[in-house]
Amino acid sequence: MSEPIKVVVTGAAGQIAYSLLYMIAKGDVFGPNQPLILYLLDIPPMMGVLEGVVMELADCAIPLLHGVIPTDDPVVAFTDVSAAFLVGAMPRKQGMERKDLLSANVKIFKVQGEALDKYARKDVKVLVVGNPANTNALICSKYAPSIPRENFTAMTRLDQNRAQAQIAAKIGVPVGNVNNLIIWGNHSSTQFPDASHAVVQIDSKQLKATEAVKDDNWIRSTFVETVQKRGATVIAARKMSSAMSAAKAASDHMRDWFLGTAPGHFVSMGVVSDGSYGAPKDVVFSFPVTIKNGKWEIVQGLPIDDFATKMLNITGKELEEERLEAIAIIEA
Ligand SMILES: NC(=O)c1ccc[n+]([C@@H]2O[C@H](COP(=O)([O-])OP(=O)(O)OC[C@H]3O[C@@H](n4cnc5c(N)ncnc54)[C@H](O)[C@@H]3O)[C@@H](O)[C@H]2O)c1
Ligand SMILES: O=C(O)C[C@H](O)C(=O)O
Repeated sequence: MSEPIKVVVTGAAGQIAYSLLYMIAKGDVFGPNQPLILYLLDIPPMMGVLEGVVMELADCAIPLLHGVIPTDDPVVAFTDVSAAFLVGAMPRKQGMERKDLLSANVKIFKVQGEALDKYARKDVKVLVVGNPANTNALICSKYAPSIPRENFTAMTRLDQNRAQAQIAAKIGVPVGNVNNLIIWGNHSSTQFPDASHAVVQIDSKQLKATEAVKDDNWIRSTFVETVQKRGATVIAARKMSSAMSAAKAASDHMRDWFLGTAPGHFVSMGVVSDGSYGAPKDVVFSFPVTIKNGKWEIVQGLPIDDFATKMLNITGKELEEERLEAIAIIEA
């Protein structure tokens, strides 16, 4: 068995962390042979609640979990970490868009970027979950200049998982039979869930998802809107934002980043844009990626039709606007 790695989860007393910590601790992310020490960061008023989470983790008796350190000090939380799940941030309430959270949340990611820069390993892999995730990830990377930009990512895996589930239900196959769904752009209601490159396994044959669905109108309207609005629909039903599914998506994202994607499969991640597919540069834009040896690469050469071009432009423009707003908030 290898040496334990240090993993930090921020917002550790919150609702996503409550599901996520167990998934990480039992090996879902770093594999069944990788022991770890969990650093749990939250704000001072939450330290009492966090003590309860620490007790529950101990009571889970998980052999891979070699230590749990609760703290309200970013220096303690970020020192020498290999993986950072940045969850801690305010969630939106019914009627809000995620970008309405910028003023409440973006400064958290400036401070945590600075702390990562000073204290984390230079190869730390950072996943931003706290909303608005793409722009928070961009700001975090800007304040951590000594860490490569490709080490900062934002979570659109929940949208990908939602899209896979919608297509699987429409065709009537298990969700594991659907692959290569793409989420382009922002984790917001402008995202473009794209089924045109997806594949589906039916009776040992692989088909294009569009051929299996046989309803282009549904794919361009109902499917897209359902995925774009799923977060709001969950909030309307639960009166709280998604947590179990968000934790599962965070676990999927980091597992694929550490352990790699399967041959022929790609996944969606928000990464600092290099301008691929006409996306604006210097925003965190969700692209299809493949991952090998801990490095992601944007899948190139996918055909993009007029409808997709229009959708990519809309979400790219929103990310440029968010970037301006975030910088104005930080500099105010
Ligand atoms: N990207 C996605 O797909 C996705 C999905 C679901 C939720 N989210 C977002 O994740 C975030 C967390 O959601 P939640 O439901 O767990 O919220 P929550 O309110 O249950 O928990 C958030 C926790 O973060 C803590 N926190 C606040 N500021 C902090 C700081 N500076 N440092 C450390 N901890 C801090 C809070 O004290 C709280 O314990 C929200 O912004 C939510 O919108 C994103
Ligand atoms: O919708 C939200 O505000 C929470 C999260 O981003 C989600 O997609 O469920």
